[in-house]
This record gives sequence, C-alpha cells and structure tokens, in this order.
Amino acid sequence: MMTGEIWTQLSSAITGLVLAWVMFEQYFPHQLRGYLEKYSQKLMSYVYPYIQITFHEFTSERLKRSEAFSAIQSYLGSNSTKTAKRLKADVVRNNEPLVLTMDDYEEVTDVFDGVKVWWSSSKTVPKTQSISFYPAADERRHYRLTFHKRNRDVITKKYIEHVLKEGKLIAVKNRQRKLFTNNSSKNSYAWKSTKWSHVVFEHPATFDTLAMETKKKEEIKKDLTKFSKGKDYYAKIGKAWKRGYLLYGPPGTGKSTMISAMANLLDYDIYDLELTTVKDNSELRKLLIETTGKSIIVIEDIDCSLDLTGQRKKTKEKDDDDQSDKEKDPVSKKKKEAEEERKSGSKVTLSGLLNFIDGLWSACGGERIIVFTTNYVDKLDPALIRRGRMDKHIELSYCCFEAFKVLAKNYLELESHEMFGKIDELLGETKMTPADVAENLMPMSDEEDEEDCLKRLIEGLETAKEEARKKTKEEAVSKAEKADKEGGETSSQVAKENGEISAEEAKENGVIAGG
Ligand SMILES: Nc1ncnc2c1ncn2[C@@H]1O[C@H](COP(=O)(O)OP(=O)(O)OP(=O)(O)O)[C@@H](O)[C@H]1O
Ligand SMILES: [Mg+2]
Repeated sequence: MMTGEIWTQLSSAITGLVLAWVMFEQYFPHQLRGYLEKYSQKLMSYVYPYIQITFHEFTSERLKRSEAFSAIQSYLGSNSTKTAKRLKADVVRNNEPLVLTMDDYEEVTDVFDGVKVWWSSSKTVPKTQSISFYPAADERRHYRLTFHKRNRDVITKKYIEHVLKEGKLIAVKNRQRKLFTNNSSKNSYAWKSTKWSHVVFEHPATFDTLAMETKKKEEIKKDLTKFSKGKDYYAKIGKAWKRGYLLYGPPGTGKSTMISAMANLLDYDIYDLELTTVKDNSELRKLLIETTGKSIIVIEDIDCSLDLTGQRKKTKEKDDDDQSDKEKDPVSKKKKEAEEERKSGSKVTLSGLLNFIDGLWSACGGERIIVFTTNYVDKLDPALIRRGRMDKHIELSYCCFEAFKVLAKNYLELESHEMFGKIDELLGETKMTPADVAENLMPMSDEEDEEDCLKRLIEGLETAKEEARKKTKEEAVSKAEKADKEGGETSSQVAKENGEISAEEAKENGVIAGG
C-alpha cells in the first residue's frame, strides 16, 4: 500500500478518536466542541504531511469533459504503462501501436525533479443506486495526485504544468481521426454518458483525387487552410472561430467526397449529425457541446432533414395575408415564429438550428467547421444559408473536361489520349455527374484496358446526349400542346413571342430547344 494511503487511514483514525473523546466529554460547552474540532484538524495538518489534488473528468458545468483530465489521462497512459499492473486498451488502427491508459483504482508513482508523487485513478458512483444491468449514468472518474507538502511549490508551479503540456502533446501524437455519428441504436440507452458514437475515420479521398476545376479547388483549399491557421485573426476581429460551408449540387457530384477531402486536408474529425434522430433543440445543443475542436460538423441533405421549407412558407403566406405583419419588428416576428414552431410540435426547429450554428453555444469552443449539403439550394430558408452562417457556398456540378482529366489520371493513370478530344466535346454538350464518369472509367475486368474504358465513357456520353435530346423534344411538344389547349389567340401569341411554337410546328420541325 502506498505511503499516502497509510497516512489517510491514520488521519481518519485520529479524527475518530478526537471525536469520540468530544462525545464522551458531553458536559463540554457547545462552542468548546467547535474549537476542539477545528484544532484537531489543525493538529492533523501538522501530523499528516501530504497534500492531495483531485482532477475530475467533468468540470463544474458538468457538460464538458475537462481538458486537464484528458491531458492527465494521456500523460499517465504513456508514463504508467511500465509500472501499472492493470491497463485499458483503446481502439487501434491497423499497424499502429496500442493506446493504453491506466485502469480504474490503479496507482502509479512518478518522479519529477527528484520529487516523488503518487497518482491514483478512481470513480464516484451516485449514492442512489438501483439494481441495473447497465453502469450508472452519472459515473464520474477522477485522478488524485498526492505529494509531500514540502514540495508544494514544485508540484503546483511546475509539475502540473509539465503534466498538462506533455499530456496534450502525447494526445496529439496518438490521435486517431474519428468519424462520429449520433445515429446509433446504442444511443437510446439512458446510461450512455455521451450521445456520439465513433469509428476511426479512414477515407482515402483528398483534394488531389477530387474532380473539379483546378482554380476552384485551389481556392477552397486556400480558404480552409487560412481558417485552420486563423486562431489569432478570429480573436482579433471578435468572431467565434468557426466557418460554415454549403455544398450544393445534383447527386453524385462529390459533396460527401469533398467533406472527406476537407477532413483529410486539415486533419480534423468529422461529426455526422443526423438531424432526424435528434429529439429536440436541447438535445441538439447537448450534441454540439460534446463536439471537440478541430472538427467538421456535417448535416447532409439539410433540405430533407428538417421541415424548414414548410415553416418558412407558412410564415410567408401569413405575411402576405396580413399586411400589418410586414411592418412588424423583428422581435415580435421571431416570437411569432417560435410560437408557430412550438405549436407545430416539430422536433428540431429552424430557430433551434440557427442557434446551434451561431448562437451563444457555438462559441463554447473554437476550430469548428459546419458543412451543409443539399441537392436543392433554392429550397433552403435564406436565414439558414446567409453569409456569416454559411460563409462559403460551393456548387458542385456536372463533370467538366478538367474534372474528367483528374478522374482519368486517378482511375487510368492517363494524362492524355487521342480520345480526350472527343470526350471534351461530348462533356460540353451533355451533363454527366463525376460519379457516372468515374463508374465508366473503372475497368470491369482484368482484360479491359484504358482504351476500353474511354470507349465505354464515350458511348455513355453519347447515350446521355441522345436521351437529353429526346427529353427536351418531349417537353417542348407537351408545352406547346398545353399552350394550344389553353387556346385563344392570346396564349399562342404569347407563346410565339416567347419563342415557343405550336404543337404541330413542333412535330413538323422535330424541335430542338434548350440543352
Ligand atoms: N468530384 C468528384 N471527384 C471524384 N470522385 C467523385 C466526384 N463526385 C463523385 N465522385 C465519385 O462518386 C461517388 C459518389 O459521390 P458523392 O457521394 O461524393 O456524391 P454526393 O454529391 O455526396 O451525392 P449525394 O447528393 O447523392 O449525396 C463517390 O464515391 C466518388 O467516387
Ligand atoms: Mg452525399
């Protein structure tokens, strides 16, 4: 048993003796007993020469994990593996060394500047215990540092600082990037202290493999790097250190791929936030508080996740009905919106999400990027995507020739080929997503070579072109028919003025329009 603990037991024995004596001497006046207790404590501090400092896992806010605790955990993890007998292993990536930490109720010693200290780890379990299959929800860990009081200065002024600094460095070194998700069935258990579950993030996408115009790509990369180095700048201008990106475009144009590339470029974690499974605004806030710095918080398909559009329409319609509403001041308008949201009983509301992005809580820690993706940018509420919330809007679109060249290099290791000219021409005439181009470029068997793949792509592009032509024709015909049916000279007149033609004309000419 360590010296610190012997002293703890001895001290409680002495206190017990003193108290017993006080109780025995009942005729002692009340005030005198107070004095006695005070002096017995003082006496103890003379006899018991050790000082203890406790570091709790959760701070007094009880919401955020203490940074000191994490740093100590890493420090002890690397320093205690030689002496501690019981260790805990963490998730490991292939071929990487095991990450070990000291297990609960384990004790280790450390020596600093010739001074010996004792570290112990323990946890507190709530007093009201019911018999349960799961561990208690409120289980809180702590580390206790014990040292001799004559070393007080060295420990409090130098050693603790050393531990925290070392611990943070070790944590950075051992860091495995993580992909967090709130959409896990396990999360429904009440005992789980965190709402996020994670796996190690290993996506190979980088900006080099991302197919898009080089100029645009470089601009985004520059923007991201500037952000990640902008701690002082954000502090100077008095803004929370966060940045919002809105990625929009048709399916298969690389929105999700770009998020992985962003995380790989900056070495950030990803929090994939599934809004539909979030119970209410307060749960949303809790999720945000639990995110750490150096992370990208992603909400995919934002238009499908929330009934934001409906909400907006409702208010808009009402505004149109009621002229006086238009003149209403922003405060009462907001109140009205909140009231409507409350009545509609929707889980996470627009104002909840807006608060999530730029409210008070989002300033609880810096270095966070928020990314929304959508296929329909027009459907989103302007309030959600205004600059300042979503600082940068990036459109990911159909494959252009420059993007194709990136894919050809990735998939076929081709910088140029005689067929490239034809492909360039076809890509200018028809729309194909990078996902479809990539699919065509992937060899289907070992026998297939680059040329087969390029041929397949050309065929695919020609088919797409033909289909698009047919579709435009059909649309023009049905539009013209409709105009004819609605009849009257006026409408056909208008149609003609607008460059549209009658159904018959359309059929005769085999119409070509748009594209
Ligand atoms: N710009 C791109 N560069 C490289 N690969 C791409 C690109 N766009 C799509 N791909 C390929 O297509 C697949 C699908 O792309 P991704 O999931 O990024 O599309 P998305 O825009 O997120 O689509 P959705 O709107 O349906 O979510 C990816 O696995 C990737 O291999
Ligand atoms: Mg996607």
